Amino acid sequence: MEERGSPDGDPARNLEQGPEGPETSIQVVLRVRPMSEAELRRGEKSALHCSGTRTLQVTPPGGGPDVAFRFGAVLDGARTQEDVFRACGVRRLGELALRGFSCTVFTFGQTGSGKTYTLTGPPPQGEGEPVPPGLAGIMQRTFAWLLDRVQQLGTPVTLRASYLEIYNEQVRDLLSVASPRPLPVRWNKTRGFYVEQLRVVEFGSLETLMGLLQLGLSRRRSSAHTLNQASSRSHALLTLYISCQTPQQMPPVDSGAPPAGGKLCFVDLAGSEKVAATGSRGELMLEANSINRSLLALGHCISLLLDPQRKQSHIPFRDSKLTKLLADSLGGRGVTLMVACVSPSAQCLPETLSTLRYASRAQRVTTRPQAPKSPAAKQPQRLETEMLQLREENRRLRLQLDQSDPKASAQSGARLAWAQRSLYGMLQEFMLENERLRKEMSQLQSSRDLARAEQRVLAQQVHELERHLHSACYLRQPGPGPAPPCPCGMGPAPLCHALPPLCSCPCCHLCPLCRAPLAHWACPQGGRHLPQMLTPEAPAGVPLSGRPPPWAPPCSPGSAKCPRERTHSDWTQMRALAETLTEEEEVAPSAPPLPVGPPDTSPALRASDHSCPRGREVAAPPSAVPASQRQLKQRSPEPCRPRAHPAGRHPSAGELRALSDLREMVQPGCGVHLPVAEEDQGQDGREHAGAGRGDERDGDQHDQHALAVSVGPQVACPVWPPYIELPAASTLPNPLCGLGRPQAPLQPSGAQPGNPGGQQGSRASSSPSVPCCARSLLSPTCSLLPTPHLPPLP
Ligand SMILES: Nc1ncnc2c1ncn2[C@@H]1O[C@H](COP(=O)(O)OP(=O)(O)OP(=O)(O)O)[C@@H](O)[C@H]1O
Repeated sequence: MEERGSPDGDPARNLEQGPEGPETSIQVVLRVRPMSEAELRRGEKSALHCSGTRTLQVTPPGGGPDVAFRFGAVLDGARTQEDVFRACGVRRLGELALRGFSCTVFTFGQTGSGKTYTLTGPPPQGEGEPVPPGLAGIMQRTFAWLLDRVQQLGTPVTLRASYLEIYNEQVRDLLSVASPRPLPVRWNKTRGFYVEQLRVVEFGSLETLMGLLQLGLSRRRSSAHTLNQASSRSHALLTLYISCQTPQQMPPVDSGAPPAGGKLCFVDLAGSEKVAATGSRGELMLEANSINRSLLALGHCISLLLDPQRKQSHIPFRDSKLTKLLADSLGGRGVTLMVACVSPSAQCLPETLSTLRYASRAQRVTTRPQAPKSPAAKQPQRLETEMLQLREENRRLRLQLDQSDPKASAQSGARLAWAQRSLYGMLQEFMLENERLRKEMSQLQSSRDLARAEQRVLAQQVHELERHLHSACYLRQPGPGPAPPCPCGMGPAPLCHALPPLCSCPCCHLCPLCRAPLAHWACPQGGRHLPQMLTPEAPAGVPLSGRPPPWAPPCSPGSAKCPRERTHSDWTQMRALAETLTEEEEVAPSAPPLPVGPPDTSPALRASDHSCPRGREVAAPPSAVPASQRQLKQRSPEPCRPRAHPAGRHPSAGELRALSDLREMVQPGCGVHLPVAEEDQGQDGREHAGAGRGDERDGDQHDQHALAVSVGPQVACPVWPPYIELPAASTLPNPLCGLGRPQAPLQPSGAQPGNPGGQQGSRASSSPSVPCCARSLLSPTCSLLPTPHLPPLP
């Protein structure tokens, strides 16, 4: 019979293509044993028919179409042991093992199907009696071939052998010196799964090897059951380790380390069995269960190995000792040959079909055999070794370089470390300082806001206090007596001296109207206050905000309140109010305005056309005062009120309040309010004219003295100096307007001759007032500046 290893031909030829050659399928050979005598006696029919050398047809006993199975080789019952050995191509596997490949031959099938018979021949007929050579199985024939082959090679080849069985999931060493005992199965990266402390026996002759085989077979567990009188109850693995190295090159052999090189493994699996069919009881049933479980695990792994994708993932080889030890043969780098054994009896057809399906799946499992390390194959390893050497040399040179200049290296390292620490420290310091500054800035901003709010409140309080203080100072100003009227005959004259427009005169301490000495507080350096108020330039380098207001009393040197700070807004508001106030034309007099005089009227008199409220209060000469003006003496002084706004509207309540406040400020001491005529409020000039006509009719019955006398005391400024009366028949020019001048020196009214009591009525009768020019009547309400060319007092 032609020797065939696989359907694809010689497996060894394919594997010799290279160490990383294509995947190789598991070789499967089907052997059908002949009908046993027992089966023939029971009349059982054969259900299997071999069709050619590679196809098996299964004929169901109940009828139906045949089922064909195709394997690498199909051997019927007529094939001898030699035919099987040749058909399986075991010698080719032996050649691969000699070249370093790992090869496995194992048999599987139903119990009693002839597995043991195929591998080792019929069971020994007696103790120590060898198997007849014609009935020898694959193992004996391989042993003989291998030893002959080794002798033919002429090179030293070391042969070792181990023999174990897996009985009830326990590995037992069949070649152990002592009685077999369970051995552990280990795994490492280089060896994969291996049996620890497994005895590996070196042999050099076929007899020795045959003796080891007989020893193992004799120790292997077997029992008799219905289907097999010598049924194996364990899986047996005999491994030949083949090494072509010289003895000098071979590593020392210890008890646990197998020799390197190829190997050839023979696996005699225990047969699957149905407990009901075999009638196993007790221990047999336990053995059958263990056998079936391990075979089931093996079949599961084979099924998983069929899927290329799942093959790269996890394969449960650890499920049993059998799959662990066959892992390398099934899914690793080995070359595997499977011999499926079946019974031809139709009574065993279910188990036979199961074996056929099992074998069909197995022959689709592929492995990638790993070639032995050839010189070409060792090239990557050599390069890897060289790379490692270069790395080591590089490391050594670096170390030498550092050692050659340790100080410089140390300094460089120290500088680098210092720089890193310094930079890191600086960064930390900057971050901390930045954080601190942020907090401080936030606190300062909060403090600034609080201070501003407090400043506003304090400024308001100071302002109010100043107003009250000034009022109190004026009221409590120690004076010589009751407030006299204006010495220039303008008895009801308000505090024109204190008003900024009237305080710009160079007299400084003299009333700009009457040239009378002013109280120190009444016109304190008026010539300096006014420019300060009206001009932003600061004389003498005094800041604008640092100067006292023009109405403020003179501060004592060294007083903390003297350089009172004023904000720009205060001055701006004050200036605006002052300008509003000085727009005297906007303030309506309490009496009708003086009529326009004749064409020859002096300009001074025409100046009275201005609506100065005091124009009517001045004792003007009859020729200069219209008759209608005389009626004014009968009128009680009425407070002024603003005229209509230039823009054609009446001032608002806020403006009125602001104006009143400013008046209060500019006249803080005297308490005289600017007259505001209620009846004229909001009226046009016609009503004033009508009133004026009425006054004119009544004014014919009064003289100018009566006018002055009656009007003066009512509006006398309470803070003026003692009353100074001007002589009526004055021949001297008036110091203010030059129209007249008192013959006698100015004297207080109380000391005037002929009027010791200082009665105003006597003054009115004895010394008519000198008609003062209307310009001299300028008041805060008319905003007319005093006459700059007033002649000085004698
Ligand atoms: N090809 C064959 N030619 C002649 N007899 C055979 C053949 N195969 C098997 N037998 C006989 O069949 C019987 C059972 O064989 P064997 O013990 O090898 O079966 P097995 O599969 O190993 O069974 P088990 O699994 O129980 O160990 C044996 O008596 C054996 O001699």
